[in-house]
Amino acid sequence: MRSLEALTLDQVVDTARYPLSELASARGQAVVSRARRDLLTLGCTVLPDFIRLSLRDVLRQECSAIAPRAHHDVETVNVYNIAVDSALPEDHPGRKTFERGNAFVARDRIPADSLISRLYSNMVFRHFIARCFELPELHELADPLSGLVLNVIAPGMEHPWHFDTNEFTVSMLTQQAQAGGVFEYCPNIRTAQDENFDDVRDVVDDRGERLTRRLPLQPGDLQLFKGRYSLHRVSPVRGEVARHSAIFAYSERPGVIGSVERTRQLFGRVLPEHLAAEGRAVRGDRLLD
Ligand SMILES: O=C(O)CCC(=O)C(=O)O
Ligand SMILES: [Fe+2]
Repeated sequence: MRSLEALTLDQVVDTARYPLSELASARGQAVVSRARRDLLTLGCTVLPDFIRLSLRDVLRQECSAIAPRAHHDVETVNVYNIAVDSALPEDHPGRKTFERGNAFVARDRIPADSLISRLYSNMVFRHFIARCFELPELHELADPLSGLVLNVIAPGMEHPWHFDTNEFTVSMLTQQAQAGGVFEYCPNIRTAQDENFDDVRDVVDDRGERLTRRLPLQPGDLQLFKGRYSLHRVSPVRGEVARHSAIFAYSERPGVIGSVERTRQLFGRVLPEHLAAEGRAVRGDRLLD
């Protein structure tokens, strides 16, 4: 007998190709080992057509219906997400600034019965993600806004080059741009020991072609990414249609809530949970970039 949760997952995910509840099977093992190998070598793996093809349009429509709920606030940033006015040496790549023009729909504005919400909260899915990242366990964020977000990049906007503060990100394109809006990344351009400023400078100054890979993503593809060492961006969106992607944020320990300052920046508001957590010791890292 399959559990109700597994059945729901079966309806959403192509479980013939990705048998999430049978990871010990030959197919399950192959899926996990391919993801691990990609993550080890490139810091990135894509699981094509993860969502059943018959639901691709539902996925797109559900997310495009809530996109108008995004908080828009263009922010001036650099690749390290440190203060742009910090006193950096003349040739430091952190001196190059970009306009971060993407906007986020917060979790409390995403219907609980939408495909992306059901996937985010599904235990079997979460366990599968943990296995791919070789982590013992993952938790949903306790943060009522940033656990699950829809990242909306309107025509003319971009999500510029950056490193993530988080070790790993799980995301899913739900709507493609007509042109541009491509996920680009430079695998392992830095390590914990070496910032490799020379190559990072080449990339931000548009001389990094040799270091850059592009992902030809389709709506419903699942992307696992380790963005701490791989510089990445979504290139400027062209044409008439916004690019949408769902970002599933998980943490290794329970109870993670974003800081008041960062939450206000990302969503334009905070909730009582953020204010309460600010005073306590358990508090998350920065959650989205
Ligand atoms: O929307 C995407 O595909 C990329 C998002 C990203 O890089 C981030 O949120 O840190
Ligand atoms: Fe990122």
